[in-house]
Amino acid sequence: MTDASLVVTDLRVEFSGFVAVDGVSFDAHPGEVRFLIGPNGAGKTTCIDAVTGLVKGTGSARLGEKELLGRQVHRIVRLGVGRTFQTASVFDELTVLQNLDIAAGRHRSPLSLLRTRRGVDPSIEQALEETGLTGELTTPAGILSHGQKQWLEIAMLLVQDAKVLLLDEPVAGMSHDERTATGELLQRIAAKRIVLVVEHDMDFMRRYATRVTVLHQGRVLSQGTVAEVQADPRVQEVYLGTADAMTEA
Ligand SMILES: Nc1ncnc2c1ncn2[C@@H]1O[C@H](COP(=O)(O)OP(=O)(O)OP(=O)(O)O)[C@@H](O)[C@H]1O
Repeated sequence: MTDASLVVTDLRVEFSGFVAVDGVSFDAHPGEVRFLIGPNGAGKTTCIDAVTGLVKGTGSARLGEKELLGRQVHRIVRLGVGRTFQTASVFDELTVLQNLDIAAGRHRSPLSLLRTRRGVDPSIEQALEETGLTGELTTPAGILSHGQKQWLEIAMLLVQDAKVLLLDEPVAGMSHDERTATGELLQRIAAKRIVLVVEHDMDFMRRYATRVTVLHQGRVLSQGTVAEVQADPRVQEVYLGTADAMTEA
């Protein structure tokens, strides 16, 4: 639950002389599903890495009044900034509930594990409901579908009460139905949080984005609503190989 916005200004990230992100500025507000798109190597993940403290960046990334750049990763997490990675990072051999317990920082004794239902925290219950995983409480994460694993990761951020969710290609490898369910989930959770999605899937972006920033070679190429970005000739040029993907209804 947040009123604060994420405001990234003039972000620059350099890897041994190679400028991966160069003067990138964008903002994201609660209530919108914000997308960051661009071709391979455009710098999307690096932007998220910089905001979450995994790589060093210059410029500014503010959450409300708080500057994130320069802080350590765990301090950024404590400010309420959560992220997912392209590959789901859940504990496969643990159940959904155990994964959520760990995310909530809760230790569950073997006995209470047997009495799972009774011992579920309200925050976990709510995250399970929001992500549609209520029926999977005792399922080992390893046998969840690909989509469910991504939802579990999102649920883990929800139990941590993340104010900002930075999601790296959340629908990659998902079925059509899973994509739809994920888009609706993102709309629900964005009502009270900041949701920023890095994505390749143009159809998904078109269906669920409120505003979009297009990166190309480390710089902002275009920014605006889906309609504005799709109509931008520079975007169509960059996506020439996938121009149909940009313009299809
Ligand atoms: N740790 C690193 N060291 C050196 N170069 C890196 C590092 N991380 C990323 N890069 C380079 O920075 C550029 C941007 O990479 P990044 O992963 O941010 O792009 P992306 O837009 O997320 O691409 P993709 O859609 O393929 O994930 C690429 O040229 C990449 O090779």
